[in-house]
Order: sequence, then C-alpha cells, then structure tokens
Amino acid sequence: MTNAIKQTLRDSKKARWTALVILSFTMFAGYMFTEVISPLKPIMERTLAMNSSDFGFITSAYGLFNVFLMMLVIVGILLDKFGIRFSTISSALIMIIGGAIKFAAFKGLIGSPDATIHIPLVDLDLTTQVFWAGFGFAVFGVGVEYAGITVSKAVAKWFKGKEIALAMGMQVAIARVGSFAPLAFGAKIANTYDVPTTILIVVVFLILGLVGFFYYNIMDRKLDAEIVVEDGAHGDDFKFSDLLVIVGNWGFWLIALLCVFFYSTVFPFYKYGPDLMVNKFGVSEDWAGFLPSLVPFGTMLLTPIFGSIYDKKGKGASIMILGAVLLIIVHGIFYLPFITSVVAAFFNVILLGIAFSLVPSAMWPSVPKIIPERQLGSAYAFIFWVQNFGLWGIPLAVGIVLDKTNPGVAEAKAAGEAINYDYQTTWTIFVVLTVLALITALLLKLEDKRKGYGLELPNIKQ
Ligand SMILES: C[C@H](N)C(=O)N[C@@H](CCCCN)C(=O)O
Repeated sequence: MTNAIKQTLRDSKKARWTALVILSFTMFAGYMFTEVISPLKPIMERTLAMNSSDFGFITSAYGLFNVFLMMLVIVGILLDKFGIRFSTISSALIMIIGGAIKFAAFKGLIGSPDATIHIPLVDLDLTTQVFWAGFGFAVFGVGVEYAGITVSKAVAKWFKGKEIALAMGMQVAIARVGSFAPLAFGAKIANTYDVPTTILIVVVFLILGLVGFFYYNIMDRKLDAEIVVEDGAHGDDFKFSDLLVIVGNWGFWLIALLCVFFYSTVFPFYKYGPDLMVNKFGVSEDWAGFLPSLVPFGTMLLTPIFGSIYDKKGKGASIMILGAVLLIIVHGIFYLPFITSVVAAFFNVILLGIAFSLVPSAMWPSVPKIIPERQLGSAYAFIFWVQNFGLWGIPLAVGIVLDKTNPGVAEAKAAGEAINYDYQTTWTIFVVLTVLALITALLLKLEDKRKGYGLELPNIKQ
C-alpha cells in the first residue's frame, strides 16, 4: 500500500492541454460555420437575388430547433445519459449533416430559387432554396450548441482542481478565432470563388473537427481507464427536478435575461454588422466583415484579462453593468444617422469588443455563485436555451424590419442599382436590447446585495 497520490493522464500538463487544444479546434470549426455567411449578405443579394428577410430567416434558423424543439434540453439529457465520447461524435456529425444541407441548398442541389413556400409563423414567402438553407443551419445549430456543452463538460473533467478558469477562457478564445476568420476574409473568398464554395470550405473544417473529436476520444478513454469517475460525476448532469429549483431562483432569471439581451446585441451584430458597414459607412463589399471581425479578435485577448481581474479583485456585477453601458454607447452610435465615418465605426467596434469581453468574463463565472454546483449543468443548458430565443428571434426580426422599412431596395440591388439600405429604424431593435441589458445588470447587482451571492467578491481567496 502506498501513500502516494495516484497520478493520472490529466496530471500531465501536456496531456490536458493537448486535450483542450483538440476540443477547442472543433469549436473553432463550429464558430467558423456559424459566421460563414455573415459577411456575405450584399453578395447574396447581388448574386442569388436574396433579400434581407431571406438572410434573416437563414441566420435566425440557428436557434429554431434549439428553441422550439427544446433541443438544448434533449442534448443535455443525451450528454448525461450517454457521456462525453458519444456526445462529441454525435454533435460533430449533426454539425456536418446540417452544414452539408446548407451547402447543398446554396449550390442548388436541394430546393430551388424559383419554387416558393409560405411560412405561416412569420408570414414569409421563401424560395425552397432559402428554406433548405435555413433547415440545414437549424440542424447545425443543434450540433454546435450540443458540442459547446459537451466541450464545457470535457474541459471540466480534465481541469477540475487545476487551471480551469484559464482553460475555459482559452477554449472560448480559440473558438472565437473561428468567428473572426470568416468575418474578416469570407467576403473576399466568396467574391473570388462563390458563396457555395465558401460554405464548402468550412464544411471541410467541420469534418476535420470530427476527426479531432475521434482523437480526443482516445485520450478520454485512456483517462477513464485511470480514474474510476464516470462522466456523470462532475455535478453537471441535466435533471428535470433541478430545472424546477433553478426556475424558482430570481437571481438565475436575471443572469439568463442578461445573457439573452446581451448576446442578442452581439451575435446578431456579426450577421448585420458587415452589411451595415457597406450601407452606412461605405466600406467595400470585399471588406464588409473586416471591422466587425475586430470584435471577436479583441475578445480573444481581453476576455482572459477581465476574467483574471474578476478572479482576483471581484466586482463581477459592476463589470457586467460597465459592459452594458458600453453597449448602449456602441449601438447608439451605430443608430445615429449622421455618424458615417469609417474611423468612428472602427473605434465603435473596438468599444464593442471591450463590452463583449467584459460581460461574458463576469457573467459565466457568476453562475456558480447563484446556482449550487449540483445543478450547474442544468443551469448552463437552461441559460443557453433562453439565449437561443434571442439568437433565433433577433436576426429574423432585423431582416424583416429592414425589408419593410426599405421597400424595393433588395430588388434594386439585385438589378445592379447602386442603392443603400437605411438601417436607422431597424437599429432601434439593438438600442432597445442594450437598455434592457443595462436594466437587468442593475437589477442583478441589487439582487446580489439582497441575497449576498458574492458577485462583487473575488473568486480566488487572497
Ligand atoms: C453560443 C453559445 N451558446 C455561447 O453562449 N457561447 C459563449 C461561451 C459559453 C461558455 C460557457 N461556459 C460565447 O461567448 O461564445
């Protein structure tokens, strides 16, 4: 009998960071596909005769099945029941299937630009090509959110009791390179080749992500052979009974509401920011997504910095309030019709990058201060579900309002006319959301004072 603590694979720094890099690579591919058509709106209007409602339908479809088929709840249960290895492979396969359907629709292999279908829920007439592109993205959205919660659980498995906050921050940072790349370079690639080819390139990355997950599973199996700990023993299993406890907690609702309001002003900005740059700030089509790409780029550097400030100094609720205030300034500036200088747009996206680093760096680590560890997995799945209402509804609403407030513009663009969208009325949606985010952040600080969650206290005891 020995007193030495049993060493496992996760005690090897090299092994656990290798696992993290592989897991993050697949998320990188997933985030890349999430944004692949974001900078292509003007090109899709010109080359595929699509309008803003079509674009809104396709981009909003990401959250469609997650919200209405409760897929986040279902994949949470799958992860719980069948474990990490099953979930890595199935989530990657779902992403690839969804990605392939979207590619096939853009390529004209399924659906047609000439046949139409009516969507009663939102009273939209769409071509079957647009319908199938949206359907593919809806399938993909299930896969990428499923992969996201699986990877969070896997990271916790390897880094529990080690540098877990840094690891989670690094994972999100690597994933965000995946948002940056298509925003920065996607339009140039699509103009050089075409829209379907651009999508196909990213589908190849999704396939490489599946290969990465297979490799990860070899490591995961080895680790499981060393530790007699099942996937379910990390305190983040999904349980319906936990949901009841969670939804009775007002502090939790404030975090979930902040999440939906906040993320609704950022992820949908990735979709419409590039088009705004072309139509309001006169940026060329090829570089439409370049300025918006500075947002995820900046967060890669800043999120870990703000996270470590919260770890050491606290002030989590105040950090969220500051982020929400910055958001109001940013979207206010985008809203104002007389600010059309590219220099102003540049400083504004930098400010947005700072806001998008402040809020998540304080929001995600605050959840464990409000929800007991046993219910954390369910809490994250539920927050993602609430968040997906925004990821579905806002891009759709923006597309529809843009078309309604700019009658005839999409048709004129398709006919080759040099005409611009007026985004002002549409941008009110973002301005309202930022105000709601600030009110929620203020209420959260009040609730923290009332209940003593400790959101203003450091995470690391000095
Ligand atoms: C889109 C996804 N549901 C999401 O919210 N991703 C976050 C990271 C969440 C990390 C939770 N441990 C993001 O900021 O990308």
